[in-house]
Amino acid sequence: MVYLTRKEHFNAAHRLYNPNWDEERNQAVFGKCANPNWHGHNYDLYVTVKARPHTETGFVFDVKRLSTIIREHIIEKLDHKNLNEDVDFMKGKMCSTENLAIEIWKQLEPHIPAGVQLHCIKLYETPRIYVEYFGE
Ligand SMILES: Nc1nc2c(c(=O)[nH]1)N=C([C@H](O)[C@H](O)COP(=O)(O)OP(=O)(O)OP(=O)(O)O)CN2
Repeated sequence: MVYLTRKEHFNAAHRLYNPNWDEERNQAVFGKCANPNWHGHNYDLYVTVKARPHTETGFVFDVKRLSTIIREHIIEKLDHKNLNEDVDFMKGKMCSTENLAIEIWKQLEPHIPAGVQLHCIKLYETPRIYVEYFGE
């Protein structure tokens, strides 16, 4: 089995704020991330698929096709958007990096062609913060 990764990038704004909590609790848990003014991140998204390389192409999957699929179904929906307000699949969810990675998996998985399997969504929120989700 070989694991193939495509890196993509998007910029988005968000706020970490639980509407069921009061201001004091939101500030205590989320600190500056609960600030009423949105703040933005330059997200780096790594999508890993796995398969045995095809005997005739040597490819696990055409990585240019993988890029097109990610851009069409994920980047178009997230880039330069407000995650709390503009993105259908984040509605009603806390816009943490963890939840965003899970939702990206759910959006992408149905579009991964037969013969390859989605293995991991790795999402960097900042150069120092990232999550990995394996669909479990
Ligand atoms: N478990 C999580 N914790 C935090 C998340 C998250 O998604 N999951 N997100 C945040 C905030 O979005 C916050 O804006 C992170 O940015 P920042 O504080 O700038 O992050 P850095 O640690 O990379 O920056 P430093 O300058 O090194 O502090 C918070 N927690």
